[in-house]
Amino acid sequence: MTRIAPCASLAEVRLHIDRLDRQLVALIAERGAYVRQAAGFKKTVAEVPAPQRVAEVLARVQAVALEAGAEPAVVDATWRAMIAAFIDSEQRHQAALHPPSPHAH
Ligand SMILES: O=C(O)C(=O)C[C@]1(C(=O)O)C=C[C@@H](O)C=C1
Repeated sequence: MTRIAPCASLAEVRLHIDRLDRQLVALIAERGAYVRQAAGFKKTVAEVPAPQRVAEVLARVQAVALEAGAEPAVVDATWRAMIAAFIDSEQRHQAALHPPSPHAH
């Protein structure tokens, strides 16, 4: 685990939190770019949610949380919320890439 700096004030704690949030947002941007590529491999909006894959990701991040000393409940809640938002974003992206045909009735 990363060595944690003991802080002398709440302001110092918050500087570390702000620094880590910048890194986390950069990682979310990178993850999002790959999620958008996933949309290109799916033919319909209905194909976007992949519950089996979501279950695998949630199980894997629980194992990583244990290794890293992260609180499992925090990691689980964060990943569930993040993947729900990515599914929403991927569905919008998929619909823009492959608009349903006007003749498909
Ligand atoms: O793995 C995929 O198929 C993805 O589109 C990525 C991702 C994810 O954010 O991890 C998003 C949507 C699916 O429900 C499964 C997983």
